[in-house]
Amino acid sequence: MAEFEYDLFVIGAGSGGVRASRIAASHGARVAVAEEHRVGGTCVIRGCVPKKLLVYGSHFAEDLHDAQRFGWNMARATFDWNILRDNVAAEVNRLEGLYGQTLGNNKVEVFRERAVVTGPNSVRLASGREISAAYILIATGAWPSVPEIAGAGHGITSNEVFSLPELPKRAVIAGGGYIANEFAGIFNELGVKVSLVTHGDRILRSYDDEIVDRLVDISGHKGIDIRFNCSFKSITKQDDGSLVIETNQGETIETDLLLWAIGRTPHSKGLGLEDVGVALGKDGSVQVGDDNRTNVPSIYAVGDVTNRVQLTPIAIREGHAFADSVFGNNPRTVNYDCIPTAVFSNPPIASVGMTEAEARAAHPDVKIYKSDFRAMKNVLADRNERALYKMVVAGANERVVGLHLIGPDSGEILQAAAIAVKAGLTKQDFDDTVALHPSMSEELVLMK
Ligand SMILES: Cc1cc2nc3c(=O)[nH]c(=O)nc-3n(C[C@H](O)[C@H](O)[C@H](O)COP(=O)(O)OP(=O)(O)OC[C@H]3O[C@@H](n4cnc5c(N)ncnc54)[C@H](O)[C@@H]3O)c2cc1C
Ligand SMILES: NC(=O)c1ccc[n+]([C@@H]2O[C@H](COP(=O)([O-])OP(=O)(O)OC[C@H]3O[C@@H](n4cnc5c(N)ncnc54)[C@H](O)[C@@H]3O)[C@@H](O)[C@H]2O)c1
Repeated sequence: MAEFEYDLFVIGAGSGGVRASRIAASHGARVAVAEEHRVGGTCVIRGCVPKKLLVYGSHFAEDLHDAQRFGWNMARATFDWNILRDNVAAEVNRLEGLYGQTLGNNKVEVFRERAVVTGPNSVRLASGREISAAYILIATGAWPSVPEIAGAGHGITSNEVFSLPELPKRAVIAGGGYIANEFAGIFNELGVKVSLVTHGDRILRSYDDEIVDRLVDISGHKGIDIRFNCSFKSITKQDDGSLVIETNQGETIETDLLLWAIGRTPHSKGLGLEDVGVALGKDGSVQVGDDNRTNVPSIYAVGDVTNRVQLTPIAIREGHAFADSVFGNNPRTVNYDCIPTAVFSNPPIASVGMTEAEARAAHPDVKIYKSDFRAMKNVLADRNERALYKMVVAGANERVVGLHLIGPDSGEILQAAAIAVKAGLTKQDFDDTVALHPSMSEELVLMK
């Protein structure tokens, strides 16, 4: 590989690119990575991490309220968005520094500029420098979609939402997926009047219907206005800066902020991939095999840009598998079965395996076990909000093929239970495990 300046050139220092760079370098490869925005990528800079911190920050609204039932008598609590926003931004800066350090410690050269592909073994940096590499890894992630309707540019996306100069009084969130539900919860807790507007008749389509129904119900009680089968015709900005949205239902919605959360498109445009013959899907996704290789043998791709599963742990695993396969003499692929996921809505949803509908379509004998309960903390707080745990089992031995939770801390609870589902354990195995009392997770071994 000495004929090339690097053994590997990675485009994009996000979840997938950083992991691939670090592991390839640890296998002895000479690695460089280009990043046009900030090292760490979407998850660290404007995704999972700042989002989760805002979820924590906003939830204090309910916690402080409920605390009174536990004997805490506080002076009127006040909230300052600038403090939360700036502290979150400082934490993101700290993490960005750590990611840069990790790359440096592993002798990965970082070019803080845009790169495009110019050949099967060459890339060009924004500064004009041409670099050759034996292998190129595309790890450029995805980009928030914005529809092509009049005035769409008056809305913002998740790219901008973490640095709002001030909190709006009213917000309309377009979409019914992860980002829409997470920000509906965050904004609502922070006192913003939220409308979640979705063009379909359901939200969170990949999740179990009953669990989603519970979220819709609780969100409604918390004051989030969810509008189904509603799409936008136009958006106009008024003199006072507020927006008027005209919908297909013939009504108008006035708001101070519009957040587009309608999906993320693979970030492959203008990368030069078509020119070197890399096959792209209709959605712009880089087409790869199980080995993450494109149809051009020296070019690979991992993470959101391939639009397989847009989650950080998956991008990381794909990047790791790529580096081990190509540079570590250890060819391996990622197993996509039983990926645990969570929506950090309020309350959160967490899920692994098949929904009830998926299981019924795949297996002749499916049985459902449930626990519909009020968390002990919510009972004393006089908060009328019920959790729902649902176990989907299949076959004579009642193998657990799906587990679906909505309730406080459900993401924390599901991760451990996902090991059991992935391992193929049965309802009896759950029943044989002694409950840890008192806890919410004990419901997992007490389901009827
Ligand atoms: C608001 C939000 C919340 C999320 N929350 C979660 C969550 O809770 N859990 C979860 O698992 N996932 C979450 N995700 C998804 C997660 O962030 C992504 O799946 C993950 O970051 C994908 O990693 P990646 O390496 O494919 O791409 P990214 O992390 O997006 O990295 C791609 C990098 O490439 C850079 N780049 C692009 N083009 C070029 C170029 N030509 N030259 C140089 N650099 C370039 C970009 O600037 C970016 O830094 C969230 C996403 C968003 C938007
Ligand atoms: N907690 C997490 O793990 C997490 C959090 C945020 C994002 N993510 C990842 O990022 C991806 C992108 O998130 P997202 O929320 O933007 O997308 P999403 O795919 O989760 O949801 C998009 C939603 O927008 C709706 N929609 C599509 N076009 C529309 C339109 N023109 N008008 C109104 N609604 C429309 C869809 O029906 C869907 O409900 C997710 O799919 C997920 O993989 C994960």
